[in-house]
This record gives sequence, structure tokens and C-alpha cells, in this order.
Amino acid sequence: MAPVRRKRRKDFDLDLTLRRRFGKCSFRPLQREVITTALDGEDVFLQAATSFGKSLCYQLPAVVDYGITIVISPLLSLMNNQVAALQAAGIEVGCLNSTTSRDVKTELISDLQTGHPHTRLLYVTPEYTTLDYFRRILRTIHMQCELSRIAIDEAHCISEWGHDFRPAFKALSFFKTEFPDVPMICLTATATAEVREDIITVLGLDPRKLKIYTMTTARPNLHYEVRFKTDDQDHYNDFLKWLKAVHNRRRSCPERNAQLTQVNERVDNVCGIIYTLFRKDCESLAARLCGDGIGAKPYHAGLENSQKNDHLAGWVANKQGYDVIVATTAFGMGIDKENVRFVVHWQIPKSFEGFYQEAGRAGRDGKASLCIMYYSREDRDRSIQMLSKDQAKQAANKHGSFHMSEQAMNRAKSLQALIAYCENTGACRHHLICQYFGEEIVPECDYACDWHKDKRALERAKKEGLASEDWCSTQRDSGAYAVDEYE
Ligand SMILES: Nc1ncnc2c1ncn2[C@@H]1O[C@H](COP(=O)(O)OP(=O)(O)OP(=O)(O)O)[C@@H](O)[C@H]1O
Repeated sequence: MAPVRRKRRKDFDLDLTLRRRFGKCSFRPLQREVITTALDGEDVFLQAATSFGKSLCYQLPAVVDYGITIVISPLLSLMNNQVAALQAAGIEVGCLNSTTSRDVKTELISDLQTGHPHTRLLYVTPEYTTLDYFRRILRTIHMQCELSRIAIDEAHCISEWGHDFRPAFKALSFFKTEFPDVPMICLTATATAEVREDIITVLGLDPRKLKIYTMTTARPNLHYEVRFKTDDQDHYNDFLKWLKAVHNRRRSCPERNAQLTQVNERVDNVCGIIYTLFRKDCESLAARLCGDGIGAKPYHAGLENSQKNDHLAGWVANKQGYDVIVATTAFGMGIDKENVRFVVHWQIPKSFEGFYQEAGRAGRDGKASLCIMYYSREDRDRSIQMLSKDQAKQAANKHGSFHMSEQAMNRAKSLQALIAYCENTGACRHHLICQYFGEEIVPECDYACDWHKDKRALERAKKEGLASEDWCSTQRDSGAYAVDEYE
């Protein structure tokens, strides 16, 4: 028997809640509209740039509305980061995943089993929602009319057409099948039109009733640069020189020193992330930086949970020795720290979307921040090799090989687009990114990319910095770019 539907309230004081509970002065453009639509009980699809403030669009409704909001989130680091921020704001939030301690889990589950939980937001992985006992609990809460809303963060993970596809995300179709009256809100920064369609179909959302909000992907305060290199060059020195120069500039300015102390930062607390594709690079690069006096810590899926938590917490708290995180993609989507001044890709990432997501960790306070990608044709060829290897593996897998090969094809398209972005010295980087995501109107770039800063220098750097195609093709033929697994 379906529970009686609740009458939705309309008299919320959203501004008061925004100020009191979330400590923000005013809504950003479109946030109020999305929140009001969600509170009206509509299904919502929100696509907006990294750092737009998408989380508030389900967190605020969860605080003012009745019952509990279930938030499905793909990465443990992301989940823990968000839960810690909400707890600090005194919001009743819980999280169930493999890192939750037994005591916390027991307490949380007994709260949920009452059917009238005090918990307003519950973060779970998509895998968790497939567990029978968890589904039973959801049914109990629903019967009590306390299941307020389902929020699907990083919704692009649903689509095999997108990057970061997670099979467990497909199981989320369960929610609309079982609880058709419970509104859903899907959020992502990276979905092409194809991916968007796919998400809607998989989740069983009715496109005629769904409210879709799409905003630009542009991040005008991010300065995008591609730095060209070859295998013969150790780009470590290039990076270190740049970072030390920033430290020195800060040190030589007493006013800047005083400003930094006021906001709990140090001269050498130039907070950043370096992304590498391989776990072993995380460790060795972090150690090398420490040897040169830079506080750096590794972060990858192979570390103990206690170590990962320590590195993340230290970095978030601007602790000395934790200024730079050297990470694999395990530290990607959704991580929110406002003063990240740089994101470096140590080599070309696996996809265009991955690049945009990871670069999007920078400058979340709206201040200028640098995104450097080190690009070599040798790394390009290694990435293509890895992709073909994955494709071959998937084709050998007899289950659903047709779909998997479609997914692999899309990954290949995305990587090719990223290669074209790196090789392009004739257009604005912001323009190229918006173009990839299908946007027609591209915001102005205010000298915030290598092309706008110096077109000639960029062209020259490419000419002098990359290995020739002839050389690469000889190397490819001799099998020089064969690599092991990613991560
Ligand atoms: N109205 C607001 N006023 C001031 N700050 C805000 C507002 N809304 C959100 N923020 C802040 O903006 C930052 C980014 O928000 P959030 O983490 O929700 O981004 P997002 O859109 O989910 O981005 P991503 O896709 O990169 O994860 C957070 O620090 C958040 O507290």
C-alpha cells in the first residue's frame, strides 16, 4: 500500500536558513530557483560548472523540508569531505560506507529504523543502496512519509556514455520504480547532451515533467596552461621552480604575509593538487617534493583509510606539511576546499571530463588559480595504448560486450578531444572547453589562458617542446610505449 502523500509547505524562509544554517549571505544565480523547484516536489536535473554550488540545492531543502534526504555519492573522499562540512555547521547528517565505524553505523541504523529519523541527510554509495536490509529500511521510512528526496550527486556516473561510469549507479533505477512519488534531484558538472538523455532514461525520470537547468561550464577565474615536454625532460624542475617563485613572491611582501596569517595560511601554504595516473608516482613525487622542502602527501586508493583521512584532513586544515596533495583520480570529483591555488596534471588524464572535473578543484573561492597540464606525445601514445588494452579486455568479456565497446568508444572520443585540446595552439582554452560540452555562447576570457597571454610563445613552446611525430611513430612501432595498468 502506498503511503498518503504529504501536502508540501510553501512558507519556508530560505534566506534565513541560508544565513543561519549555511553561513552564506545570499544565493548565487539560479540556486534559489532550483531549490524552490525541488521544494515544490518536482524532479530536477541540474548541470552547472564545477564549484557552482550545486550541493546547496539539495542540502538546503533537506534542512527545511520534512523527513530525510538520501544522497548518493560515488567517492568516499567526496562523501567524507561533505559530511564533515555539514557536521561542522550543526546539521544532522550521517554517512554509511565501508569506512563508517561500527558504533556510528549501529546508532545511525537504529535512528533510520524508527521510520522517523532525526537524520536530515544520509550519504551513501550507490553500492549501499543495493543492499536488501538498506532497501527494507528505506521502505519503512517511506511508509511513514518521511522519505523526502533522493539526491544523485555526480549523476554522470550513471551513463556508460560518460566518463567515470559506475555499474552500481544503474541500480539507482530502483528509486523511481519503488518510490515514484519521492522527488529526485540529479547533479553533475559534466554531461554532454547524450549523457543527459541516458541519465534520464536509466533513472526512469519523466522528461515531460522533469525540470532541467543547464548552466555554462566556464570557470573564468581558472588560468589554463598546457606545458609541452618530452620523455627526456624531467618536468619536476619546471614545476618546482614555479612553486618556489610563488613562495618567494609571498615572502617578499610584508602586507601579503599579514593577510595570510589572518586567514590561517602560511607563506609556503600554496595549496594545490597534482594529479598523476599511477599510484607509484604519487608516492615518489610526494617524497621528492618533501625532500625539496614542500609539504606534500600522497593520496590514492591503495593507502590505508587512516592515512587517506589524515592526508585529506591535514590538507583541508592548511596544516604544515600537507600543502600539496599528489593524487590519483581517487581524489577527484566534488572535493571542496576554497583556497586551492593550483591543479597540475602530471601527464594527460584519461578523459576530457576527468580533466575538467579535476581542474575544477582549483579556485573555488573565485580567486585566480592556475591549472597546468604537462603534455608529451609519448604520454599521449601511452594513454592510447592503455585505452586499447582496456578495450581488448572488455571485448574478451562475454557479458554485455556490445555495450562495453560503446563505452570504450566514447572514452576514446573523449581522450582524442583532450589530445586535440593540448595540441591546439590556435584558440582560447576556455573556448575549447565550452565547445567540448556543446555550448554555443562562450564567456569572455580575460587573459586567463596560455593562448590569450601570448599566442606566439605558445606556438614556439609547442614547436620546441614536443617530440616529433616521426620519432613517436618509430618508438610506437618498436613497442616503447607499452605500459602496465593505470593506478
Ligand atoms: N550562495 C552561496 N554563497 C557563497 N558560497 C556558496 C554558495 N553556494 C555554495 N557556496 C560554496 O561554493 C563552494 C562550491 O560548492 P559545491 O561544493 O556545492 O560545488 P559544486 O557545484 O558541487 O561543484 P563540483 O561539481 O565541483 O563539486 C562551496 O564551498 C560552497 O560552500
